[in-house]
Amino acid sequence: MSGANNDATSPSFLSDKSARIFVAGHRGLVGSAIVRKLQALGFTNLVLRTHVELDLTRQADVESFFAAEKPRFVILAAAKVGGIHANNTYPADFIAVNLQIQTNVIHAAYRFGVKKLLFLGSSCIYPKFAPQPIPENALLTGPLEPTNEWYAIAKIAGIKMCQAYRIQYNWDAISGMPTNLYGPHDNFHPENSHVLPALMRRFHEAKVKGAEEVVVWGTGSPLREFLHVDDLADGVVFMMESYSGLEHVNVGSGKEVTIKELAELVKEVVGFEGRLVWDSTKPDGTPRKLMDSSKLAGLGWTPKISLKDGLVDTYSWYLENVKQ
Ligand SMILES: NC(=O)C1=CN([C@@H]2O[C@H](COP(=O)(O)OP(=O)(O)OC[C@H]3O[C@@H](n4cnc5c(N)ncnc54)[C@H](OP(=O)(O)O)[C@@H]3O)[C@@H](O)[C@H]2O)C=CC1
Ligand SMILES: C[C@H]1O[C@H](OP(=O)(O)OP(=O)(O)OC[C@H]2O[C@@H](n3cnc4c(=O)[nH]c(N)nc43)[C@H](O)[C@@H]2O)[C@@H](O)[C@@H](O)C1=O
Repeated sequence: MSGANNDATSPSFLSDKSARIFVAGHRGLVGSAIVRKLQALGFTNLVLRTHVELDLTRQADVESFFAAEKPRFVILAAAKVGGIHANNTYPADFIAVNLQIQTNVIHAAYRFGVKKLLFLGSSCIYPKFAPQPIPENALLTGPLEPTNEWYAIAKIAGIKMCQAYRIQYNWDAISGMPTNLYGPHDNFHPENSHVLPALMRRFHEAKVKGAEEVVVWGTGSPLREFLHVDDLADGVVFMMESYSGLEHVNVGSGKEVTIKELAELVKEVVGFEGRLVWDSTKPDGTPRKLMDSSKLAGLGWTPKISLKDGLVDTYSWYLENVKQ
């Protein structure tokens, strides 16, 4: 099995703009932001495949792709992703698809000589009642949040696989743990999306229809940290250039809001003037998951986009690309 060459003298991520970079999941919220960022930096050799062109759950197809394309770098932003309702409703999909995708891509990347791979997990990997803000070493110290434990287990397995390939093969695989993300090309599905895009769509449709009220799920009391996806893309490039450690790295904004505060903010940005009605039959999920991102800050990276500015940016994108 031909492993990756891991000599320290080979060029860094940013030094060769003609390097072949496979961005898996390039049409998604995160993948599309990473492609925008890499193109803005002048990278000219991105290797991209749609889900239809390459189903990453099919190992033989993934290995043939890597054998033929031999990318130098891989950023793994393909996954089965969804909000609290989707996670709670389709546990088999969330554990099986994500385990298949990440196992196939990480192994094939190693086998076919990729120099460095970045795997994306999520803040949901941490225990439901982890200390706040959550440090990286809180991983596996307590029970997970039941509504997304299947997805969390898959993501934890991805982190462990990257660590195992570094230990056994001295291969440069790293893991980033983003907090809740939002921005252009988000999933605005009425039921399966995350809270921010779900509320943006619901408030927009209510405003257009002249509805008097909008239903928001849960009690509104949970706290969530949000990061604009363009900040995440910047952080991913920073990690590809500057981080090659065994431990995963939190990538957050360090700022949290209650779901009620978020709903009020989205309502204001969209310009809906009706009432909020709370549906407490829907799950709240984890009460709080503010991450401690001081490790990444200590390496020299911090986010730039405020939630308010990010919401305005996302709503203009929504109006140009999604609204019915
Ligand atoms: N969104 C968020 O709030 C957060 C996301 N993350 C992580 O970031 C990464 C990207 O998430 P996000 O961009 O939000 O998700 P999206 O759903 O927006 O994008 C996922 C992408 O993966 C592709 N994909 C899914 N299954 C397959 C498959 N079997 N083969 C090939 N491609 C596939 C999708 O293609 P298609 O749509 O055509 O199926 C889509 O382009 C994930 O690892 C996620 O866990 C982490 C924290 C928060
Ligand atoms: C990124 C992260 O995302 C997920 O975890 P989550 O943060 O709980 O996800 P969420 O964005 O769907 O919900 C956050 C909160 O928002 C409230 N809420 C109100 N109204 C709506 C609403 O209309 N839709 C949704 N989805 N939530 C709503 C809802 O009741 C809950 O209290 C997992 O994928 C997890 O695995 C993960 O990684």
